[in-house]
Amino acid sequence: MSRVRVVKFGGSSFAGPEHFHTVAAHLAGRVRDGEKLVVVTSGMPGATEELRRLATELHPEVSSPALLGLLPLADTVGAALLRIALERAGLRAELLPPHHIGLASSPAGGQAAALTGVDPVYLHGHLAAADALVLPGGQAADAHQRPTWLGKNSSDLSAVAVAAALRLPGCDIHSDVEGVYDADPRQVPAARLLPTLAYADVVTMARAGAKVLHSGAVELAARHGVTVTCRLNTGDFRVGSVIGPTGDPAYAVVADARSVVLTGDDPDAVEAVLAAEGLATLRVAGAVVATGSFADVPALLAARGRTCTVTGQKLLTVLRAGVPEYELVPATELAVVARSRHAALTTVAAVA
Ligand SMILES: Nc1ncnc2c1ncn2[C@@H]1O[C@H](COP(=O)(O)OP(=O)(O)O)[C@@H](O)[C@H]1O
Ligand SMILES: N[C@@H](CC(=O)OP(=O)(O)O)C(=O)O
Repeated sequence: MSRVRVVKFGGSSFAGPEHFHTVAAHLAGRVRDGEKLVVVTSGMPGATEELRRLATELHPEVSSPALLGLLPLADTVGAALLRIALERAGLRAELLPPHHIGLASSPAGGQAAALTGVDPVYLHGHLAAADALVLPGGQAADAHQRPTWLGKNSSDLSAVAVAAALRLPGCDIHSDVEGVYDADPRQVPAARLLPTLAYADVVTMARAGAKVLHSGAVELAARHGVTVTCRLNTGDFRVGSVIGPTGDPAYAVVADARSVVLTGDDPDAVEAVLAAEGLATLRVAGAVVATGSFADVPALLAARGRTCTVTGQKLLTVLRAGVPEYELVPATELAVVARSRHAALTTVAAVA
């Protein structure tokens, strides 16, 4: 009998059409080796944001429900293209629409939906006749079977949720880096790979704005004991990091270039507006910090009647043995400060 494995390929896996074949060839090899696959797929890089751009070009005050109906289509296209590449690679592949994935969410409405449960019955049914099920990440259905979107970067969440529902011990999350480093390797060239990490430390890094994994996905993995294996999305598809209940003590720097630091309005009210849009926030030195942001945060707040000042600072977090320390750094100095904090950390970690 085949072993079932959930594998996720993020947008960075599909930088061009040929990458669909690269991924399909890898997956075909795994099927030949005896695996049955549930493949969670994101859209091509930038595809979601390109849809957002088009929508706001058509209508600058586009409503949230209208926008949320459009954005998930990027992931549908990614999944449909991968299904085609898998078919060409000789696999029996099936593409699942949102209401056949089994992910249940809060009602479709003006904000990103919350995952409320997972019913594995469809997955078991479809798996019987397929080598690979392909499903678009971040998509669910509400109690009325209306399609919903689980928010930015939520493909990781889909992968973990599906693995938990199928009662699997783990899932593979593939990206353009083989694993979690002690700093973003694109910002800090001396960053080092962390081979084993505890769930809690990755959640802290993700909440501080590290782009590599979705914080809710790691929280869900912790609740269900799903081991998350981070792997490369090309070449030898090697394993870089394994995230589980325990790991090496985490010493790391997270410099969130996408963070938005806000002052000047009622912080509780500002956080409530941002939370309703699925944006994560932290409170640092009296300011509200939206981490890993994608939306036009000041415009969003203005539309909800809040007036804030954007300070021009960015959030920098240093983890020492998993304990975070937050500081606000001028945006122009973020990369330099990140490298210097990382260098100091490397010395401490070597001594510890
Ligand atoms: N601590 C970190 N370790 C590894 N990668 C990181 C880290 N922090 C940020 N990143 C960035 O995360 C990127 C991968 O995330 P993302 O672009 O969302 O990939 P995907 O599209 O595959 O989900 C990497 O290219 C890297 O620049
Ligand atoms: N549509 C999602 C897809 C996603 O989760 O992306 P990735 O897996 O590349 O982080 C987004 O852009 O937010």
